[in-house]
Amino acid sequence: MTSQPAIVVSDLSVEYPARGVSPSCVALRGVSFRLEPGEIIGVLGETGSGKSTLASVLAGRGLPLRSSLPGPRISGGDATVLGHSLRKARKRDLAEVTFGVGYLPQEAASTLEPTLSVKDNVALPIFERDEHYPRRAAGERAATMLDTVHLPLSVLDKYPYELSAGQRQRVALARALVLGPTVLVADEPTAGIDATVRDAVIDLLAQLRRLEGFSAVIVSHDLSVLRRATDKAIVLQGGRPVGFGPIADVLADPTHPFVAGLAKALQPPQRRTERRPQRAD
Ligand SMILES: Nc1ncnc2c1ncn2[C@@H]1O[C@H](COP(=O)(O)OP(=O)(O)OP(=O)(O)O)[C@@H](O)[C@H]1O
Repeated sequence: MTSQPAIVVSDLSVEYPARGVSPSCVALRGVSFRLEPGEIIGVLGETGSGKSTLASVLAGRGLPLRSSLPGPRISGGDATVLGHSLRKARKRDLAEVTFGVGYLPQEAASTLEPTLSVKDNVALPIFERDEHYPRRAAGERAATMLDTVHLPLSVLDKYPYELSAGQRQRVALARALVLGPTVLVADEPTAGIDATVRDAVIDLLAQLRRLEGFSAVIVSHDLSVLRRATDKAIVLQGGRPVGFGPIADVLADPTHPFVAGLAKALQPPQRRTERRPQRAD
């Protein structure tokens, strides 16, 4: 087993350069953390705090290879993912990062290809890497992945529009896991799905946690996800880290109003309504 950390983020700053009339935007400032094999970190913070930028950069998906292309730039520090520096990454490094890191983007269900069957959607990352990969083997792999995300094989030949939102989310998760990644980056994996499917997705994430050496970065403000599927958490505000530590500690000692709001939701109702005896004077 390797003892190399899955991810090392050191003083990372990320900026979206100015484009046309839009000014440049610093999305992350001085973010540092380390993710060991087997660990799962939750990323939380209010809207616009840089969570999705962090997720896509760590997944090797955001960064353009040429400065003329759109996308965020590492403007300070670095992130090393599976041993590859993202700041110095060349095409080959990014190919290895995207092979080793499964990515479930925000609103993943809507990123499925509408003209492809479920089977072809799940197998897409395989053919993006090797267009000559045997179709039968890819189909078998897609079927295995559907089983992993607890979907019946009857959906293999269906199209995304024929599925419920929750089923589509699980197909997207199957696609993110089809190459057998050692790291999963999931951006709001339970957003927009109903409560029963949400529990199934959380169960899946919790199961992945038990796989030896599997690590993940999960952006979420869903307390069940944070409590059941993460070990530690980082809190972002305006791109800066404002909280970090074991998930229980972050939620128990919130220094940021966003986390305070989440933590309050954790308290049992009787504690929130509890009144201390008042002095009569
Ligand atoms: N493609 C882009 N070009 C320019 N600026 C961007 C781009 N994407 C995001 N930003 C800016 O970067 C900052 C961080 O955005 P990001 O989407 O990472 O935050 P977030 O915490 O994920 O927000 P949300 O919870 O709403 O998804 C914001 O100020 C946002 O406006």
